Amino acid sequence: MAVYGAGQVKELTDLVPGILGQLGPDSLASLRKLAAQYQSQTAAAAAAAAAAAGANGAGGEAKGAQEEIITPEALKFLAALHRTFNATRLSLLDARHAVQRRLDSGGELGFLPETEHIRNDPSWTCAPPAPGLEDRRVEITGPTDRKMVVNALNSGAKTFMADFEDSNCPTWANMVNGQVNLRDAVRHQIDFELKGKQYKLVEKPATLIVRPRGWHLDEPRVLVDNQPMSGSIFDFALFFFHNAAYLLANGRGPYFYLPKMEHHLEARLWSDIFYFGQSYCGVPTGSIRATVLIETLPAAFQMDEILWELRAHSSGLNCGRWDYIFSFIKRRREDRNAVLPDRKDVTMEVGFMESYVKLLIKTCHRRKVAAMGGMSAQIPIKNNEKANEAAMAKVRADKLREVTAGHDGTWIAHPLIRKIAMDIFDEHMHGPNQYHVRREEVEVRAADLLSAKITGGKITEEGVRGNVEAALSYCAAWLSGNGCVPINHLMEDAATAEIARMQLWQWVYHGASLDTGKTITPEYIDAFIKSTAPGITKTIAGVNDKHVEIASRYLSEQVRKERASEFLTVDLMGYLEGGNGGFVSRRSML
Ligand SMILES: CC(=O)SCCNC(=O)CCNC(=O)[C@H](O)C(C)(C)COP(=O)(O)OP(=O)(O)OC[C@H]1O[C@@H](n2cnc3c(N)ncnc32)[C@H](O)[C@@H]1OP(=O)(O)O
Ligand SMILES: O=CC(=O)O
Repeated sequence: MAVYGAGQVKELTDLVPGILGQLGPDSLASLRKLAAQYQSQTAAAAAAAAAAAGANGAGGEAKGAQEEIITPEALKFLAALHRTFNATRLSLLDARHAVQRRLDSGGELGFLPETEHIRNDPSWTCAPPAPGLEDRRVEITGPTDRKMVVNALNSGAKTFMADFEDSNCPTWANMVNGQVNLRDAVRHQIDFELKGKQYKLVEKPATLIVRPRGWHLDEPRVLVDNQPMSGSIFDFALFFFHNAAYLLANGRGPYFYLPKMEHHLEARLWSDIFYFGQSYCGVPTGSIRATVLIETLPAAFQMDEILWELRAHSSGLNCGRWDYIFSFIKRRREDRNAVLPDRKDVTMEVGFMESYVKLLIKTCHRRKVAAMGGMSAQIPIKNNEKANEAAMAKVRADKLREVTAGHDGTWIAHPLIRKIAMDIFDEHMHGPNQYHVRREEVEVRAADLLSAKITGGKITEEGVRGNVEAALSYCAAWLSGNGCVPINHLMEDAATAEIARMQLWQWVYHGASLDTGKTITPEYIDAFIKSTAPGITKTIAGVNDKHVEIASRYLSEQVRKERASEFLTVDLMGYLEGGNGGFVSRRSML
């Protein structure tokens, strides 16, 4: 069996000629020079850059408060970032193909020999915690609509991760209004009234952290030089441009969560963008903090390397468990040994998930940054006390597992879960973090991260039906503009829905059988699609028959494909306003 790894860094660096070398005086100076060149463009050039970076929402130009976000100066910054970094982004995305091809032909993931010196050097650490990030025991997450932003910031959680990724559907309105809402929240000018209820920001809200979209997503409504710009750069840059200086002047800073990376050179690209952005906007170098979600299988082998690349701006790593499971299945699509049982059986206690948690905690604490836990999918269940208590008991057990493992904080999906998580972390974590829990005894081998053995796990009819309900209902909701919904009393977002979609594909592709012996076929799945579809418009507000029809066709096609798509969000983007109708980007198919 071929092992990929040897020579990989060199090869990727060759594939990605735009990427700057390891941080050093030369690369820093060249970034600063570039930033200064773009910054010193005349007003006429700014207007031209703004025209080149034409922003076109569904309803045409940005309107009202949106115009205060999509300004000529902000567009000039977007254009400068695009021109400097987009080619590198595209090359890095292409490099993911090369990795996938090797895995498809029997290669295995492993720790990179080229970067062993980084992993084995105990002497380096990352940036110190920035103001507002010293204690992150409970972090609430959620999309950026105005009401949820106020509720999250007021929830009593230590931080709020405002999400442009998994829990957000990237309509133009959601993307730009989200930026308006965050700008207003930063300035404490967000109070409003809705249906007779006052939404008023508390004096000391949670610290704001922003999650831009992943590298794979374009922002198709903003073209620079006739190319769609990166969704990641769009989200990062608008937030940074409008808020970094204000935040720093008011005792906070520009803080980010970085999703879905697959290689440490992708982290280096973020690092380059941070240096460039700080220089361009005249913000002190090192003001940014970024926590990276380790939520792809390749990235789990490069935790130290990712921290190393971002060390001047790093605030830790997070166990993005749902995307991680999705990636585990997707990247090992040809591997029969990676066939997993029902989604509910893939818990944090199974071997490969436990190994990933241990490695993340050990790595972060060695480098003196936060090792953040993740999200339990259970949310409060209304009008059923017994079911609610059972769901909350699961959340409690999950948070207890995290704090005793050594995590420095955790995620919650809903304000009503804050107290449960806070009480457990308060009881078991006495200081602001647990960096002293070193876990040096932990030895995680590649085989530990790759073993899909799950004792007692089964594929059941209930598991198939549950996956169809989650994937289908979620896609329909997403098409209606909503990126996060409760389905069967669980929080479903892009990451959890992707597990459902990918498992259905995996089971069909590998001819897996149910515990009853029945083989899972596309026709068997179609029957569940048919029985689930009619109920969706009744259970999820805003979803119409057209959304359900597109989602049904999509899922039915996916389970018949030789290769399932890379991301449902890329596939379905063409159906959102401003998209071009069902178009599948070239990067959707690896
Ligand atoms: C895998 C990952 O990437 S995890 C990270 C991404 N996922 C998330 O962030 C999940 C965010 N959570 C949510 O979107 C929601 O909690 C849902 C969709 C799961 C459930 O939402 P709802 O059914 O509306 O919840 P519910 O009706 O109980 O809400 C009650 C109140 O709490 C508010 N609320 C619920 N969740 C949140 C949240 N995460 N942040 C802020 N406010 C929230 C609602 O806005 C509502 O406010 P109101 O009383 O002022 O109207
Ligand atoms: O983004 C978080 C995850 O669990 O996936």
